Amino acid sequence: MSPTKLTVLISGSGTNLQAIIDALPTTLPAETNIVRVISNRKAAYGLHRASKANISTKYHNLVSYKKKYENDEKRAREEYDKDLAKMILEDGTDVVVCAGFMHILSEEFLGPLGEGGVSIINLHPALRGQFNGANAIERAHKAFMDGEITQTGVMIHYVISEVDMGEPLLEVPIPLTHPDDDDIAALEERIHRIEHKAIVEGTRLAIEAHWKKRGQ
Ligand SMILES: Nc1nc2c(c(=O)[nH]1)N[C@@H](CN(C=O)c1ccc(C(=O)N[C@@H](CCC(=O)O)C(=O)O)cc1)CN2
Ligand SMILES: NCC(=O)N[C@@H]1O[C@H](COP(=O)([O-])[O-])[C@@H](O)[C@H]1O
Repeated sequence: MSPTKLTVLISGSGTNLQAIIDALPTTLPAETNIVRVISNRKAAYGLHRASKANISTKYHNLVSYKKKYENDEKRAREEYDKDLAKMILEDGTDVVVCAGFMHILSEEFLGPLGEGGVSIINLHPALRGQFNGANAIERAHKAFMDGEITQTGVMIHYVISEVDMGEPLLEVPIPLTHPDDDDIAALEERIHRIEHKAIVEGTRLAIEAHWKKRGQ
């Protein structure tokens, strides 16, 4: 297997990024490296985590694109995504990991990376087809408390245009019970612990599949 270059996209605290960083020497294939961490939010603590691990970082700011294309939000997002894709391709990235990246990626991003043979995966804190989009944990908790569901989960999936509907690499069901899971803060902590394991295993599976597709 060739050395693997990862780019990790974040928006927040970066605990899932940290799980990947911590897994580099042990669980992920040898010669796997994170070449860059990119955040769409300047204050993302994950940028600090990356710097502490001597990983290159970039704050990719959508606001400046919205100012440049002030009356054209669609154009702003397209140009933002084009430049994000260009940056990743220039890094020679093999696998992109969306680890709490709160930005819907357009075809301006997905197209060039697909042509470049770059794999893109995402961590979603729900099961496939369940609570797609943002705030999935809160929505799952409400559905549980309303008696609509008895389980949620964590999924690592390939990223396609339709948000959170790409082919799963890994799904971890999480049964929900009363009163243990009534408290949302405790449930979030429980889900985050599962995420931290799932993101490492999902990244490992994506790396293996990436090189298998290339005959390695
Ligand atoms: N085209 C795709 N883009 C993204 C996917 C995907 O599967 N296909 N996964 C997401 C991650 N994600 C859920 O797992 C997600 C992130 C953000 C949003 C969203 O509504 N974003 C808003 C902005 C919200 C904010 O800034 O707080 C937006 O982009 O307008 C939905 C789902 C990564 N992208
Ligand atoms: N739709 C994507 C989404 O909601 N992702 C969520 O963002 C958080 C990132 O945490 P982190 O910044 O500590 O890794 C994670 O809890 C993950 O479930």
